[in-house]
Amino acid sequence: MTAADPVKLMKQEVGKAAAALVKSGSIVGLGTGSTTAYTIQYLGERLQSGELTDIVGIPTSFQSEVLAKEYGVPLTTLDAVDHIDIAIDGADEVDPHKNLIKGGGAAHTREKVVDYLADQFIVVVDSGKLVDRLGSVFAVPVEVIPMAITPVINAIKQLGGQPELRMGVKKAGPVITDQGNMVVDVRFDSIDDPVNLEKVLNNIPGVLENGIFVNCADIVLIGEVVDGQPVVRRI
Ligand SMILES: O=C(CO)[C@H](O)[C@H](O)COP(=O)(O)O
Repeated sequence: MTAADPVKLMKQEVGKAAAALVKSGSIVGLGTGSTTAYTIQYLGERLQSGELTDIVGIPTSFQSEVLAKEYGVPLTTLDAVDHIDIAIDGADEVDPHKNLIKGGGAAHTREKVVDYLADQFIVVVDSGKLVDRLGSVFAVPVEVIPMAITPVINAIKQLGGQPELRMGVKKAGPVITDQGNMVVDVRFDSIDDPVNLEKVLNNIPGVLENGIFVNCADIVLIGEVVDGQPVVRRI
């Protein structure tokens, strides 16, 4: 018998814990990634059991839209609502100030729109995503319109970043986002001021959005394995 994958267990538990926080009647931002996939699944199960009623989801990607349809979570759009009660989304890095790097799934542009609009934004991660300083492990994803890819890459190099065009897996050529753009992953030796770097990157003509999320997460739920058992800690 093979042992259960601990990272999968942590993602499952934390995804489920976040889904349990959603109240009936809520408008819910549905994040993207393997952790929020469990959130969407458990929201669907709570709806099916009748424990949860009358929620609508706002997807942050084609992936979350497909999952919501699969698990029976009704969907709406930002044109049809005047607020979002709660958004639940994953992250690639979380620092001690609850600042984030997102965009591992190339969905950070729509995620930023939805997560920042929500009255309450809950981040769901496994403990491997915690860092002392943003950029320690993960590069900063930057979504760029295709005609501007060369000048944007040059501008990023001028800032001291090391840009790399994200390439597809099982697809020749670059990753194309849900908006039809490309993603440049940028490594920085050290991100001392994420608030400023977010603004500087977004100020380069041709950049649509970058994956630094500052001052927006209300709660971070962290999945951990303690004595072989998955547990959820909250900061
Ligand atoms: O930002 C994201 C997608 O753009 C994801 O939320 C992030 O990459 C975390 O994904 P996972 O839950 O699969 O680890």
